[in-house]
Amino acid sequence: MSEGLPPESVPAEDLRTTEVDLGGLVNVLATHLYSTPLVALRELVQNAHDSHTRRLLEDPDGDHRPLIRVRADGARRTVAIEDTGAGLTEPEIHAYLATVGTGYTRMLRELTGSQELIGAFGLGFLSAFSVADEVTVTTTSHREPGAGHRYRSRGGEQYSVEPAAARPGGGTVVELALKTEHGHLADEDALREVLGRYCVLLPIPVFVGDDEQPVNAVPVPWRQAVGGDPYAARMRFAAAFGRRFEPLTAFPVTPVEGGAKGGGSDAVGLLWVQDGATYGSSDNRDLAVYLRGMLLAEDARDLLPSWAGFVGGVVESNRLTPTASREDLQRDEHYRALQRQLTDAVVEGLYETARLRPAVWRRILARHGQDLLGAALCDDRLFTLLADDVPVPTSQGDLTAGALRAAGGGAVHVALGSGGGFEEMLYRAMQVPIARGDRYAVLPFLRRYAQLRGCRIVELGSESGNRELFRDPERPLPAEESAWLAGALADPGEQLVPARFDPPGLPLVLVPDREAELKARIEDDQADARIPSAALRLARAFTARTDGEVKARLYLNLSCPAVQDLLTAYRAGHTGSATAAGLLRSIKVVMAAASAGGSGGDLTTALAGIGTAVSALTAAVPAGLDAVPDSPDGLDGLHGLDGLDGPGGRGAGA
Ligand SMILES: Nc1ncnc2c1ncn2[C@@H]1O[C@H](COP(=O)(O)OP(=O)(O)OP(=O)(O)O)[C@@H](O)[C@H]1O
Repeated sequence: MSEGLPPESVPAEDLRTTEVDLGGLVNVLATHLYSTPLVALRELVQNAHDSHTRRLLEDPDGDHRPLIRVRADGARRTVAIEDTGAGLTEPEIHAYLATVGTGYTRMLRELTGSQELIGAFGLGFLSAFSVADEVTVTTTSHREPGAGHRYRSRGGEQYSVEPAAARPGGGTVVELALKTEHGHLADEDALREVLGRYCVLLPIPVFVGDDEQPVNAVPVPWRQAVGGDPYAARMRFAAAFGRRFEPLTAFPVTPVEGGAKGGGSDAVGLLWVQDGATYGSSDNRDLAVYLRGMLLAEDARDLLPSWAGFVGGVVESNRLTPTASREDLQRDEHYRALQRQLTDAVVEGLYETARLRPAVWRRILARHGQDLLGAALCDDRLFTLLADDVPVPTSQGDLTAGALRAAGGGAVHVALGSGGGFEEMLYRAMQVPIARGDRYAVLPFLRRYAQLRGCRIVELGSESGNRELFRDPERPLPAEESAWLAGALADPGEQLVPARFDPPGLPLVLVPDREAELKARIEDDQADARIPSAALRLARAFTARTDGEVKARLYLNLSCPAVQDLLTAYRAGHTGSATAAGLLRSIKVVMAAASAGGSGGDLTTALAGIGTAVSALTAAVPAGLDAVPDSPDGLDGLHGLDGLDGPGGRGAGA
């Protein structure tokens, strides 16, 4: 059935003609083709614009002054679109305005090759019926200046044409008697806002009401040579257009030579970085696309790279193909070429900002750091630009990867969990900043950074990260000493692990076993209520393999002078060793409490002070003296001392 030919096998007398229910069709087109009633305004302004172009083409030497004026009458609930364009003769009204699917505009474009004309489908006028109960078109053709005609229709299916007073100078007024539900459109302030966006690139001035300033008065920076600083002109345009966010900077989109397949694109325009903090992957991309000066797609965000959640802009291109509703674009090769062009424009714009406007660049980094971390992972050029500049959230506030590395002694430290573990506390004690690996893009960014810059990355919470932290002792402790230490320091469920770690001032650290924690949570009776049963069965099958006996590992720092003194005292049979061990056990408990509530105070100083106390205590008691009390004054109040004298005291004699 292609090209309207009947199938050859069917005899001509059996062929029937398809009936068209015009009323139904008009209703569908008018009600369902467009996503918002505002589209009707756009279509009618566009027709007015085309009519001016037509007049200029047909009468290039005339003294015609192009102008479009849109008026609203709230009391009468009407909106009228006036133009001083070509107008229509009566036969043209029947042939073009009142014939669905046929317009004069397309024919004129094909005839003249004019790129100025916008209309193509012969459908746009129908949209008037989506907002209006009745549409009246009063028109005078510039070719028949004395004859006026009035077209009237309710619903678009049937219409009448009657003589009317000729419009002086020629042109057309389309008046919409709005449906009740669209009555709010009869408001000139609302019209200024909508038309300011729709018509910003139209070359013909568009006025609202009796305004003397057209809504499209802001100079378009890529069109005309605007006087003064071009950057200031770009910023003015961006500020006028980007209603939701102030622009931080603006950069141009310039055409790329060549055909679409080779990456060529005719698009020109402006992109800007929006103010307004974006968090994580929040997407505030905002791109308006214009075709021959008319807004075609208001939210064409997919043309911008997905990582550019902070970018807004306006582009115009004559190569893009609109859909029939002219609210969206065909995803063709020109569309894809424009996507590539815009990605390059954002990257180049950011480079230019970093180079030429360092203060603005700092604001962008501070405002959009999170998004930029992700962006750097998506585009190698951006990684190069941002690797050393972009702020990474850490336990000591935002730091660049370079600063993180320098403070970490050449390694970048990143916590895998949401933070607060003992591993993390250990690094805090060493004043090493830890990047927040639970935040958007932080971990992959740092992995990439470490790989490309050839530096170490320590991932806290992973097995390798913990191994990095807790090194094996130079010599294993004798089993008997280990047993004494375990008895003196570890609580039930804690496994003592002799190790070496930094800082040397820290005698011991308790690291909860994450799997045991999970097991406890899953085996809790309450879990049935929280977790779907299938998932729970799976999870329990998994945690059944974890014995759950070891709830935490207690790493004892054999590099710590206090621990070394303790062991020396124990080996020498020093009775104070039990007291000293009790002090260490107390420290463990205090640290556990501090860690649960977040770290407070100067931990390093506190730890050093306790270490000194232990050393002093053990040194003050001469070796071999059994008569020293197990709980000397000042230590009674320490948590965890009860019952600790046994192993130490007995061990001392062994
Ligand atoms: N204000 C006007 N002045 C003069 N002619 C007009 C005006 N409005 C509409 N017309 C005529 O009516 C025809 C049909 O208009 P309509 O808006 O339905 O389609 P179009 O503009 O040709 O194409 P599209 O559907 O792409 O907008 C136009 O081609 C034009 O010839």
